[in-house]
Order: sequence, then structure tokens, then C-alpha cells
Amino acid sequence: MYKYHCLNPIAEVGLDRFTTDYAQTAKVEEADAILVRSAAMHDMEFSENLKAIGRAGAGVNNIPLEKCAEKGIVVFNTPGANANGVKELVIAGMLLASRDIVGGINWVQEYEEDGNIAKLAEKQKKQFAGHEIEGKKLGVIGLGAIGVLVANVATHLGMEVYGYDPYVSVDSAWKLSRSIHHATSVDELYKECDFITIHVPATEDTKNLIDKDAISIMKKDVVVMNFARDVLVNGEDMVDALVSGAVKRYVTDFPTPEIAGVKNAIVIPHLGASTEESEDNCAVMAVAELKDYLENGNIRNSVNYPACEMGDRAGNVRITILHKNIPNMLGQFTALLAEADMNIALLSNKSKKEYAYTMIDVETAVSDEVQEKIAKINGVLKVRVLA
Ligand SMILES: NC(=O)c1ccc[n+]([C@@H]2O[C@H](COP(=O)([O-])OP(=O)(O)OC[C@H]3O[C@@H](n4cnc5c(N)ncnc54)[C@H](O)[C@@H]3O)[C@@H](O)[C@H]2O)c1
Ligand SMILES: O=C(O)[C@H](O)COP(=O)(O)O
Repeated sequence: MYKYHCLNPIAEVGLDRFTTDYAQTAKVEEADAILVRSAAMHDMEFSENLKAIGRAGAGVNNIPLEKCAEKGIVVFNTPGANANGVKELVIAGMLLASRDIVGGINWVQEYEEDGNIAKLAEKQKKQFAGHEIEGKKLGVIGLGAIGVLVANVATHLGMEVYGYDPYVSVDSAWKLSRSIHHATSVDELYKECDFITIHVPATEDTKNLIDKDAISIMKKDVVVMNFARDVLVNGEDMVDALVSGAVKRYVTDFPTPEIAGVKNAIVIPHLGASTEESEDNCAVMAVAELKDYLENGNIRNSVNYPACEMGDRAGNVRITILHKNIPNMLGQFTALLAEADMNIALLSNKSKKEYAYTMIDVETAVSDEVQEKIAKINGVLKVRVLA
């Protein structure tokens, strides 16, 4: 029996995929797996029992990835599962920034009791007039699951689109419309575009990606959109730019005390992935990844360990070993099994930066003694025997 704990509400359609071999627990310390959305995990202590964390979503900056890797806890996310939800809200954000729809709706609420509201509206509406987005230039920074969808749909709305992503994946490149200009530097995109939207992960390298220096290169009256993470935009510099008028509107999905309430900031309470469809997609994918790891040891879509899959165990006993990516680990594992007179049916070994993973199918039972000997090898972080 496996136990899982939810740190945030997770869509039922996903949890329903857990079979009768699984039970939800309210005690995080007894869980084999944790499911999470944006709950902050950096200050959490993890029990020896914890084997995996499934982030039902894309961003993993709420999870201590390195600490988890060191403890042999595999962290998964669900790439692309909420991308359409975010794409649709980015388009809405662009429209909200172009026309004062919110101001207009607020005006109607103010005059809702006025019997003359229809005539008044015709007189007053000019104060809420705006611009169309067709023919304008959109710059997309980060052409991953979300950036590609935003870039492509904007071309269908008649926008001229510039894309910038020095690390673009082959998959994303295949999906990108041919009409998108390939910006070779982010400054080129800043100089050209009327709207700029960022879709990169929050890391030490991307923190403050948009600051006063970046804003100084942008066109006057630019609209900046941030549906990725608050820390990507320097809050103080953005407030100054809105006050001075250098940035016309800042649309963000991340309320902070600094930006909430600032004139010309359109602040949304982190709703990008809050659609039934995205929540369902993320939950289903996260649960599938956790189950496949717990039951078969397969790793797909991990952010701190390499992808490594050997399919179903098909009656074999499977030894899975999370370890440091250092020389002679495989040699030590196979020597130990040979010494115990065990035959290897199938083996796979993959690495990602400082960490590696080895899966070994054997045709005989694995004794506690063998498991303990593997666990004691210097550099081994966690050993499981799936039988
Ligand atoms: N508002 C929301 O509800 C919501 C929902 C999903 C994701 N997000 C955020 O959006 C981010 C992107 O999501 P995604 O699903 O598109 O992720 P993704 O991993 O598919 O794409 C990220 C892209 O950014 C690129 N990149 C990384 N550093 C870059 C840099 N310095 N300059 C340009 N490009 C760079 C990568 O090459 C990759 O193509 C997530 O990390 C998350 O923080 C927010
Ligand atoms: O990174 C993500 O997937 C989004 O920011 C969604 O976060 P949420 O699951 O807390 O809505």
C-alpha cells in the first residue's frame, strides 16, 4: 500500500486514477508521495519515507530541487498540461491592456441605478476608448509550452510576432509558426515590440530579467506582461516605469504588495492555470508520473533526475538506485550482484548533471543483505526493490 499527501487541492479526476493500492494520508511524514501546486516547500523537512513529489503544474521554484535530489526524492512536473489555460489568459491580458474594459465595467456598476444609463454611456464611453492589437508587434521571451502557443495564436490575431529563446527545444521549434521572427538578442525584441510577454522559469539566472535597464531599451508606451513569476520583473523598477509612463501597462498574474493598486498595473490573482481543464490535465499527468515511478521505477518529466524508463516490470524483480553521477557506480552495482550469484535481465543507467539513476531487472529475489550493501556504496542516495 502506497500513501500520498496533497499539499494543495488536486483535481479529483487525477486522484481517481490512484488504485486501491493507494491511500491518501493527512500525515505528510508517512507519505510515499506528495502532490503539490504552488505551496511553498522550501522550509519543509522530508521524511525518509518520501520517494517522490508530483508538481501538478509547470513552475517548480516552490520546491527545493537540490535538497530533494540529495535525499533521493524524485521531483516531477507536468510540462504543457496547463499551457492552454495560460495562453488564453495572456490574450485576455493583452486585450485588457489595449482597451479600458475594466474601467468601463466599473463605470457601469457605478451608474447601475441610473435610469438614464444608456444615454450617459454613449456620452461617457470615449474615456474608455483604446487600441486594437492587430498589426502591433508582440515579443515573446521563452518559447516553451506556453510561449509557443502565445506566439502562434497572436499571429492568427494579425500581430507581428518576435520570439526569443536561446535554449529553445527541438520540439518547440517544430511547433512554432514559420511567420515568427527569430530575435537573436533580447534587446532586438525590446527595441521592436509594442507588447512583451515573458514565459521563462524563475531561476537565479532569470531573476530581474526585466529591470530598469531592459525597460530603458523598450519602446515608450510598451505593454509588459508577466504570467510566469513575479521575481522575473524588478518590482521597484516596474513601479517607477508605470509612474513615469515609460511602460503603459503592466499585466501580471502575481500580486505583490509593491504592485497591487499601482495605476496602470493590471494585477490578476495567479489565475493562469486555474481552469477546470488545466487543473484536470495537470492532476492526471502528475498522478500517472507518480504511479509509474512508485510501481515500476520509471522516471518521466523529472526536474531533478534524468528520464529513465524500462516499461513494466513484467514479473521481474527491479532494483532502482538513485545515486551521484560519479565514476564506477555501475561497476560496483554489477560486481555486487555477480558476487551474490544474481543474473541481470535488463539494465539502464542515465545521468543528469550531478545525479544519476540505475534500473536493474533481475530474475531472482533480492535479499535485504544485497539491498543494504548497495545502499552503503559511497554516492548511493536511495535504493528500492520493486517485487
Ligand atoms: N501563471 C500561471 O498560472 C502559470 C502556469 C504555468 C506556468 N507558469 C510559469 O511559466 C513558466 C513557463 O512555463 P512553460 O510551461 O512554458 O515552461 P517550459 O519549460 O515549457 O518553457 C520555458 C522556456 O523558457 C526558455 N528559457 C529559459 N531561460 C530563458 C531565458 N533566459 N531567455 C529566454 N528563454 C529562456 C526555455 O528554453 C524554455 O523553452 C513556468 O516556469 C512557470 O513559472 C505560470
Ligand atoms: O507554474 C504553474 O504551473 C502555474 O504557476 C500554476 O500554479 P498553480 O498550480 O498554483 O495554479
